[in-house]
Amino acid sequence: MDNHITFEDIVHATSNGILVTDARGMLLHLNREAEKILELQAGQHLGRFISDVLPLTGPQVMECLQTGRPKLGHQIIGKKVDLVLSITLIRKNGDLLGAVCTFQELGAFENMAKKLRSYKRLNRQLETIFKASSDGIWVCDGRGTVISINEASERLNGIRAREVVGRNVSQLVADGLFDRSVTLEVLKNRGQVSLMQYVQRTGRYLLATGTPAFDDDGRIHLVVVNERDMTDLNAMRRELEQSHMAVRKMKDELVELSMLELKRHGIVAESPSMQQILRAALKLARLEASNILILGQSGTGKGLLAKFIHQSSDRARHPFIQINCAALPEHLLEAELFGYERGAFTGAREQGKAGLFELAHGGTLFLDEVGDLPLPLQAKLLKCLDDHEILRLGATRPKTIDCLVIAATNQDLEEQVRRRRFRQDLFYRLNTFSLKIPPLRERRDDILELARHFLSRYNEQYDMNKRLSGSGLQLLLRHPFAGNVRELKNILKRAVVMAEGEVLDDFLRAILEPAAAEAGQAPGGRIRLAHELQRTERRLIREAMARCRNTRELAAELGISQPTAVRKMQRYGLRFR
Ligand SMILES: Nc1ncnc2c1ncn2[C@@H]1O[C@H](COP(=O)(O)OP(=O)(O)OP(=O)(O)O)[C@@H](O)[C@H]1O
Repeated sequence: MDNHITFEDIVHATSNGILVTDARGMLLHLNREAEKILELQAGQHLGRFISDVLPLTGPQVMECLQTGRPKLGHQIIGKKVDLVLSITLIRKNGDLLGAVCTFQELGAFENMAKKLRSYKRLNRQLETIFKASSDGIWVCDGRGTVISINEASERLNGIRAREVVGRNVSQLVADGLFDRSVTLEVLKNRGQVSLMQYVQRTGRYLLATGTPAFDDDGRIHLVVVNERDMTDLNAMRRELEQSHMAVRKMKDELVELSMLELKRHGIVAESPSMQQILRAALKLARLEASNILILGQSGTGKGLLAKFIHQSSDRARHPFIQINCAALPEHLLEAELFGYERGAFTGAREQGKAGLFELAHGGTLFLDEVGDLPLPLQAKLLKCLDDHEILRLGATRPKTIDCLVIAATNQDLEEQVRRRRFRQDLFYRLNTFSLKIPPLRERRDDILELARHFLSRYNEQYDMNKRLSGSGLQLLLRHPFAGNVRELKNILKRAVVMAEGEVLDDFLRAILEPAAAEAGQAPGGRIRLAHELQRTERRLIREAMARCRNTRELAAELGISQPTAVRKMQRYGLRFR
């Protein structure tokens, strides 16, 4: 069998109809597609005059033969079929030998034309996007050779397309155009890569993202790189940082201003240590910390500081709620703090009760003597600090809370943690922001100013004109002030109210020297009985404290109320270790 492809095979296999005539217009050939489109049998029509066989196409062919001019893309609307045809002439040695007519059904032709039109449109759109993009776009082939770049890339990189098209990106890196190439990374990793490029010529930082396109065999055939100019963004970030710094500076200046306003809050802070603490407190107030711990001996001003933080914060318009955790038995304290639903326990109010956390909504809850909080309540407190939610007693659905929690204690909480009386996790939670107020005897600068402050306050309050001379002030400066500011305040109040004469020195000597005697100095002769009674009371309380763990037990031991026990301890500057 002959398997050679002949010219005739090719003519029959083509998808266009083909017919051939001689110079007179006699049909010589029809290929299979022509038979199909025209619904003719070649065998019956070869040798016939073309216009007899094809009344519409024939005259067109004849016209070409007569004029000697071809016809391209001519349309014929027939009875059975619409055609688009092209007629060309066969010449040999200068003689016209015949005509070839190739044709297609108009429908198929139009489809192709339509496709072509939509390709053209798509192409135009892509070209517009490519040109109009303010991001730079590079297209490289699978070996990293640049195929095209857009105008934005020319601008961002300070180059012309003709300088780079046809070159490999590794050469461009070697030339120092940019410090590294994302295209090479894409080819290495076979996936999308983003990196920052520094462009030498323009001094710009570009965020380049390269994306590979794969062919059917899984080979990268294109890499498209998008370049975004980050130089301006970086400048904007710098500006933002600068304005942040300005805001910080302004805040610091505000802190200084507020320091000047301390007097308005009735706070005395002459000593550097106290000023430092108040500055830190102001910062915490402005920072909107969610909880703060204040440490310091009894009477050092923890409550005052807590209120100052509240008043200096954005929460100032909302409530400041205070509770002494040592003053209530556990179940009452729990109900106070968290509230309860109706019928939560016997004796519960009919309508239930909101807890202090709820009442402090938007404001501040000050937990004084937090070191005395019973362990089960410590666990509950920790949970509500963590979750910002509380569960009323007897309730099933938690309530969201929003308040600054300031806790204070005069106890050594770390020691309490070691003795397992205070939860370590709660300690760490509270201790994130802590302020430690030193005892008054360690900040002597404050003693004189506080004395002036209280003196003028009580003079005004009791309409008096009492004063201290140098020796009175010396007495105060030497006094140990175990009860800290509270003790100083009480002493001056008593002095203003009780002392005879305008100068308070003698009165002060009378009440301060017994304390000095306890500290090893000789007592004076007056008010001896009162002094002895106080000494005995202090000793008894100290002895009882040695047998107790907290103020509740102490109150029971001494047969007095817990608040009285707390007050007396404060008066004598005593505290549990
Ligand atoms: N720096 C200060 N300036 C003016 N008054 C002060 C100062 N520090 C404390 N006080 C006054 O001293 C008294 C005791 O202060 P405060 O009650 O705040 O102390 P505390 O440390 O909370 O005591 P406790 O631990 O016993 O509760 C208050 O009347 C308070 O106004």
